[in-house]
Amino acid sequence: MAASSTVFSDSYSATSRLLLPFRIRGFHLRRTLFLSPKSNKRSFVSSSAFASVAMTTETSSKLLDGKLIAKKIRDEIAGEIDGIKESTGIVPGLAVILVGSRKDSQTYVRNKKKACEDVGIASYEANLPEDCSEEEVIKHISKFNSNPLVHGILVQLPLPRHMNEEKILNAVSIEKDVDGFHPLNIGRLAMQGREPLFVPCTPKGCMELLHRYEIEIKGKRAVVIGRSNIVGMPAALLLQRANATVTIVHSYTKNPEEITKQADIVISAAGVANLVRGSWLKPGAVVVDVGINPVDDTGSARGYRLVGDVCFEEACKVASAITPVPGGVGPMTIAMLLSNTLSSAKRLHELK
Ligand SMILES: Nc1nc(=O)c2c([nH]1)NC[C@@H]1CN(c3ccc(C(=O)N[C@@H](CCC(=O)O)C(=O)O)cc3)C=[N+]21
Repeated sequence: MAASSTVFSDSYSATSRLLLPFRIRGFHLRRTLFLSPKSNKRSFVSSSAFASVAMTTETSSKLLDGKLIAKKIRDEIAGEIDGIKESTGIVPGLAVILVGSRKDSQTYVRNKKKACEDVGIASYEANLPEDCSEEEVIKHISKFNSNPLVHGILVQLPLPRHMNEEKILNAVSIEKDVDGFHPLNIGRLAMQGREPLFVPCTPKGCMELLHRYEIEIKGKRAVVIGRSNIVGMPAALLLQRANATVTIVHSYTKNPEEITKQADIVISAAGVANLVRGSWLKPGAVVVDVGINPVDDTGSARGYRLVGDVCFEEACKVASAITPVPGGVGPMTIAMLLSNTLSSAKRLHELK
């Protein structure tokens, strides 16, 4: 994720720069084996999004198709919302607060609005200028806190530098904290026997993806790369809650490769393109790549393309299952936001 990109930048920037020019292998025509979720049926899929990978690399990994699973989840949510509207007239609502004019944030917010629309969630928006005060942001949060049509409030991160993130996230009612970033929700996530009202969307999406592909977590060794508040730390807590033995690797870790190589499950949220090489992985490991790193690409319309933290073409020869970027964790994040908003509406209206 973009917001976690500082985690490794100190010690790995040099390495990642060296790795950036993606090595293109020969044009062996080999097809990627795609397994459908919850089935062992192997099918050859010539998905255009993965065509280049499928044509140039020999893959033994199962692809954890976040885009596909997210679509299923969104359909489930849309169905449930239809039912609720019909029987109660209640329309779940999500408010998004965007401060400043970062291009990437604007794109994310636009995508969230569209995703809400598609499933029948009403969206509310506050767009504030870069130089507005913390008080101004908090005023908008308070209005959404007391608006009964709003069941979820999301403050798009990162906030402008002059703002105290904790102070602002603290202002969101924990009952509407669909991002799960309120200190109380995070605190509860960290405590045995306590339940947060909301779990942060990206790590929740990672877990849901593992769950839908029936990947066992209990008793497994898991390594989380990165320790950001929005991904790495909550991902480690969720894995631990699912009874994995968890190690967090970060920018001060002495031998990240050796430690990562012991993991049955790797969740990488470092924000460094191609940090995790094939040699970092134990054969058969399950790899969830949270990184969304832009790399220059003159051949693409936007001038860049997105790559993960994991060197996909190497990893897919070693891992038993892996998420692609794009089309992996990203779409799951949005699906979890919709899911959190729906469950918030249900809780606030005491629906089953
Ligand atoms: N309060 C807050 N909550 C967030 O959840 C939050 C945030 N702030 N700030 C920024 C990050 C980033 N994030 C993404 C969500 C979806 C995709 C996504 O769907 N990505 C597509 C690719 C999209 C493209 O091609 O541009 C994919 O991976 O397939 C990416 C990134 C949520 N974030």
